[in-house]
Amino acid sequence: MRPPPQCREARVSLDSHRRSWHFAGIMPLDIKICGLSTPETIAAVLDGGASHVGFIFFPKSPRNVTPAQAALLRQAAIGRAKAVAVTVDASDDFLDAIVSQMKPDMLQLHGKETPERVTYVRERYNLPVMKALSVSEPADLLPIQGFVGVADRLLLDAKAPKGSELPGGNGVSFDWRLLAALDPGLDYMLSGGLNPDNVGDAIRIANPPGLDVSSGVESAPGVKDTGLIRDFFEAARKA
Ligand SMILES: O=C(O)c1ccccc1N[C@@H]1O[C@H](COP(=O)(O)O)[C@@H](O)[C@H]1O
Repeated sequence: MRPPPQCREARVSLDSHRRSWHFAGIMPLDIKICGLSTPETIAAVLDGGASHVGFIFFPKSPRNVTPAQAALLRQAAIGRAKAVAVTVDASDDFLDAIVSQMKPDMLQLHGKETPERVTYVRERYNLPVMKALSVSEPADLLPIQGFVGVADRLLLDAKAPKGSELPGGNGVSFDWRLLAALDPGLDYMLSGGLNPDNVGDAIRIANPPGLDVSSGVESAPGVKDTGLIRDFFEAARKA
């Protein structure tokens, strides 16, 4: 059981090994900044203390990168943050190309992948898998049990709005109170619509072990903003 958020003190230290924030040494808070595509924004994210950096492999996304681009971009993160390859119902051929070129530390499966598919991918690439699930109501938390002992982590994201071509990266939040009493049986990141203005509330309400943000630190779709990245870390630190 994680301690309630009010147990956290304002003092924050950065664990040099995990790059996670430790709140008075009680629990680390992982922070993943997703949809990175330039060396400048990766530098800002690493300076902020991100534990994970995410690269999107989904051609419809304004954040899409190729395996070759990600292979170059992820170099700066080696030894500082884990590089996550975000895919959506990707074929084995596409995953082969991503894994062989980019050499990610983790795969994020952000489509309709089943527990069986997660098991297969995990074993095929010998990499940890973070499985994204869409949440808008209590019933959406039920599929979690199918991934316990199967996925390494979950990413609990908001449901995509009707008409969106993106399964994530829509800047939409869900009711974080759904997670307040959640003990899912595996690690997870809270995602969906986080930004510098609301991340403090997300931490106070849901007390998650990890956070993931993309469009909330952008000045335009796909354009990360180093000022907003700094603001995001600052707001998380204050919370
Ligand atoms: O960001 C995208 O374009 C994207 C495309 C396809 C699958 C997942 C994607 N993003 C993931 O969604 C979360 C939440 O995004 P946001 O903060 O609401 O904009 C993001 O962090 C990625 O993990």
